[in-house]
This record gives sequence, C-alpha cells and structure tokens, in this order.
Amino acid sequence: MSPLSPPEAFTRPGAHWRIEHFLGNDLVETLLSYVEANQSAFVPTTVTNTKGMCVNPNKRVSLGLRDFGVLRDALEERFRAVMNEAVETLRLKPFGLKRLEMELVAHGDGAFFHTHIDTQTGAADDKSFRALSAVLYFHTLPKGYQGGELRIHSLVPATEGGRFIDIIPGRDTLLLFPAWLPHEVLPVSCDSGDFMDSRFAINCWFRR
Ligand SMILES: O=C(O)CCC(=O)C(=O)O
Ligand SMILES: [Fe+2]
Repeated sequence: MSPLSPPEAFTRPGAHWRIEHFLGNDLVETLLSYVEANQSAFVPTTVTNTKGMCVNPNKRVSLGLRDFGVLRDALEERFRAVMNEAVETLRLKPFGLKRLEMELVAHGDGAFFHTHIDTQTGAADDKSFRALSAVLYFHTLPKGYQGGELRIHSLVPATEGGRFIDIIPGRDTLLLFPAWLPHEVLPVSCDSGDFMDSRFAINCWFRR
C-alpha cells in the first residue's frame, strides 16, 4: 500500500445485511394484489435537488406509490422489528427512531437509479434524517424482468480504487444498509413491458 492509498475499509463495498423470507409468501402475494389493484396510482419517482423534489429521468426512472392502504401497519411492524438488530449488525451508531418513511417502487423496462446516497435523495425534513435504508424486493412468478441488481459501492469511488458488490433482488428478500452508503439500481429490462412483470420493491427509511 502506498502512503497515498485509501484504507481498505474505504475501498471495500459498504456494509449490508440481507434477510431472506422476510414477509412470508402470503404477504408477498397480498402485496402483488395490492400493486395490481393500484397500478393507476403509481407516479414517476423523484430525486431531491437544491430546489426540492423533482422528477429527473437522467438520474432515476421508476414509478412509485407512497400509499400502502390497510397494509401500512402490518408492514411497519415488520420493519420496526428488525431495526435494533440491523443497527448492531451494521455497526451503526444507535439512534432513536422518529418515523418510518415508506415507498413502493416499480422498476419496469428501462428503469434505473444512478449512484446516490439516500440521505441526499430524501424529502427535505428538518425534523428527521434518514439513518438506515431497507429495501424489500418482490415480483411475480415466473420473474418477468432481468437486470436491476442493487450495486453497493465503497466509500471511495471505483475510479479511485473503490470496489462494489451487485446484489440480485430476491423475492421476499430484505436488504439493509446505512443510508449514507453510495448505491445504485442497474438498468432493468422487462421483455413483456407489463407492469406486473416489474421489479417491485418497498423502500423503508428509518429516520432519526
Ligand atoms: O431498489 C433498490 O434496490 C434501491 C432503491 C434505492 O436506492 C432508492 O430508492 O433510494
Ligand atoms: Fe437509494
């Protein structure tokens, strides 16, 4: 290592924790019915810039829905239940939870989300900050899309010797990582173009 090389902890892909079979098949099927019934309520997702939230197809293309209807409480309960273990596993500084922010996202053909950190893409809210990110993946069977891996980067960018890991979104897999970790969603291709063949996910941000 030359005296100018960054420490290995900064060039290795950031900490993440994966939980399989997080919701169970019944709840996954309920979620699929919910997104199908509410397809028309999905709208283009936003990112945050200096002026606030905006749609920016150069950075993020997907459809989102923030209304979970009667499913909200059951989902919140599942997410809240893993917070403490996630903080320990990811060696985060313990924090008091102010609220959960949740978003349903459909990545269809051509959708992606360029490299970002969630603390910067979140809604401006001077009372709370995103501390921990969780993403629950689901899709119909057989899976109707390709690509869409979640790429988790190191703190040092790849152009400066950093590394990354690609995570294939598994049906009913929850992936947790610190909200300040750089990550991206690689482009999705979906041959049928059907909404129900999308790469579905629930983003859940634990706000401190
Ligand atoms: O869907 C994913 O894998 C991650 C989505 C994401 O990074 C975000 O919405 O902030
Ligand atoms: Fe993100």
